[in-house]
Amino acid sequence: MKTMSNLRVESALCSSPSQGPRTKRYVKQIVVTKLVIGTILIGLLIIFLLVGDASHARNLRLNAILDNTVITLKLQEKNISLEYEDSYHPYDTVNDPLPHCDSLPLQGGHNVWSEDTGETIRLHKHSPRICGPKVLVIGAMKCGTNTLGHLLAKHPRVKVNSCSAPRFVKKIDTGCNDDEYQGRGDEIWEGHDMSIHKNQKPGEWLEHWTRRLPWTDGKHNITIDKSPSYMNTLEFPNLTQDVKQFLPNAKVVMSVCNPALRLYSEYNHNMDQRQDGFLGFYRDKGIEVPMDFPSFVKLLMDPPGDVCKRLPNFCDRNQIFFLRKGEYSTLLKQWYEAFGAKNILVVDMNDNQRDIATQLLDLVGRDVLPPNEYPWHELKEKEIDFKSSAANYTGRSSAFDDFREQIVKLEKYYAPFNEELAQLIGRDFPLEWNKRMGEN
Ligand SMILES: Nc1ncnc2c1ncn2[C@@H]1O[C@H](COP(=O)(O)OS(=O)(=O)O)[C@@H](OP(=O)(O)O)[C@H]1O
Repeated sequence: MKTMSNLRVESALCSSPSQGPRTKRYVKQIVVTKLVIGTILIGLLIIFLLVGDASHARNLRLNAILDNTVITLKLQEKNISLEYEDSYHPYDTVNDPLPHCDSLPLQGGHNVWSEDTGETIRLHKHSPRICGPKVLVIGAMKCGTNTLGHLLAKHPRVKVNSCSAPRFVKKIDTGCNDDEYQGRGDEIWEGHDMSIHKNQKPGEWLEHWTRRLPWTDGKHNITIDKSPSYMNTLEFPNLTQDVKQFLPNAKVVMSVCNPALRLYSEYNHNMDQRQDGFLGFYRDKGIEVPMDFPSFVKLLMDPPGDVCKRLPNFCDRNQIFFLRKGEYSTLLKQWYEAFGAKNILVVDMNDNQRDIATQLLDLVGRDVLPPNEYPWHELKEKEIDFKSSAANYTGRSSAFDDFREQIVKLEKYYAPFNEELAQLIGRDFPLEWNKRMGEN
């Protein structure tokens, strides 16, 4: 079924510049300009023939470049011809539309900002496109995705999905958004473009997304995108199909961690960083807000009977938003179906950093990210940085001691999904998260 947003996207992808009154005016303007240039060239030739020796002018060739068009006046023996070639551009986006990446349409403008040169590049007006991200770090939220993204972004050929230039430089539009979606240079920017923004702003998300991407070509450098919401295929059921449509050759990476402790970390993150929105989700429905972790777990796993009867959607959504984010095997199935195992990497953040970085380079390809350019000396042997910046939260390592009943209950809930995950990825480390169950 075609949704409204699909239709918009298709029309953006297929729109042709050869339609509409604006295009007619444009064609007229080009024809007139070409005639003027042609006349000037012929005039120059006549002057040349008059003042020069015609016998030297048997194979004359004069070039002029106007508005991405090469105009050539040729004199071969006695034949004079005027040729127009419409494809002049340093990045030939008409004949060679960024062949090394999954390119995306740039609506509403023709400029992109190059971080490399610090200049605005003007793209061919008929087909402005930009390379989409090659690697998606899709989650899992609170499982070290920032560390994972930075390990990848350390490679000098990797650029993050944010444009650091201001919107205008010397009055020239750089193409960078400078609104709420603007990124911050090298900082990893959580775009959530194909999940949250596509759902909330179906008419704008694509332009906002593409206008924030840096200029890469997929051969000499690549773009990456870290958006932990991409892993939640229960909340965004069409997401993997969308990603497949826009970025069919993407590589997909995620870090996973003990899902019971992940939930504990997310609860503290929400209470610390977005308490109003988080508690508002409950308050708006007349439900007592979960001011501590035990009441949060109770609302997720054992809500008062009348709540689910009265608000069945709420109970489903509450679980999808929080509890079921730890059912990694359920969430990943769609990604495996869409992209296949060879394009997916599930990382254990307890692995040695060098091993993680090696796996990342292998996944993307050593031709694109040469290992000899990676700053290996900057890596720590192991980085488990569970320190949190939250005010009233000392980190997840105390969760089992402080909230044993809830953590045990959660670990039991997640155990079958952990087993399924271990099978799916062919590694044993998810089974470690089930070990404590035997002790209780
Ligand atoms: N290497 C490594 N291995 C495992 N865990 C790590 C690692 N580095 C950071 N962390 C912990 O991950 C938590 C932050 O996760 P994210 O970066 O994914 O956060 S976020 O989803 O972008 O908000 C955050 O957890 P909390 O301490 O519970 O907040 C970090 O301590």
